[in-house]
Amino acid sequence: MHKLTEFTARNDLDNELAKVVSDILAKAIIENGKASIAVSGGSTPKGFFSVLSQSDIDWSKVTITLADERWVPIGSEASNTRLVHENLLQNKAQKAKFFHLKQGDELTDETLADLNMAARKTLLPLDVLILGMGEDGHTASLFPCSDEIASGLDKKNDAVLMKVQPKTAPNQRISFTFASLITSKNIFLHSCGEGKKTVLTQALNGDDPFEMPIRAFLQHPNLNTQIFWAP
Ligand SMILES: O=C(O)[C@H](O)[C@@H](O)[C@H](O)[C@H](O)COP(=O)(O)O
Repeated sequence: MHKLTEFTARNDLDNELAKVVSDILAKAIIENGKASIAVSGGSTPKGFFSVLSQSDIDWSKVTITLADERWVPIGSEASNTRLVHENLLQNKAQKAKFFHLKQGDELTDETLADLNMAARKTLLPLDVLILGMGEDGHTASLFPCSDEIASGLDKKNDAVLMKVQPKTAPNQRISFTFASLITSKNIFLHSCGEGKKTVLTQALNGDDPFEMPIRAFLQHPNLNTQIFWAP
């Protein structure tokens, strides 16, 4: 299931998404004493991150992480961790905790096992998940081309995080699995541009998640993925 909201301008989308998300986080803090959010990288979310970072909530009770990360040095242009530090962990949101997916130089099986245990214990279920979408319909690092897509989309996969080596994108990745992401209490797809609208229409008009993994979220009967799109 999904709900599509179209905005006429990106800054209107950024403002509304930041308001909706900060209200959810504030409510979670009141109810549970803490809140967790996973965001996505890429070029789309910078404006949203900037607005969200100025929200007047108790960020000291919020843990931020990423839906996926490229296994590159944090100083790299390709690092989503760098993107979040430079755009979201700013202003009032500087006080938030950040759960690093990129830890150490090599993504060994031992590192992955440690990250799985820590993520399961401290992050799930996420209060907010912000997904992006690539031109190929990938989301997080659930890529249709990758050898790992079957386990990545497997609803019975009890792993929280997994290694991914996409064939159509650079860098080894670490990504939350579909099975872990669908436990999130609020799921948003944030996408912008006419090109992505075409991709979104294609995703909504088909049903094979292996062709376009974002479909697994949009068409899941028990999820209400909220799509925010602007030109
Ligand atoms: O690490 C990543 O690349 C993201 O997690 C990925 O899923 C991203 O959200 C989409 O590829 C959209 O990226 P753009 O916003 O750059 O179009």
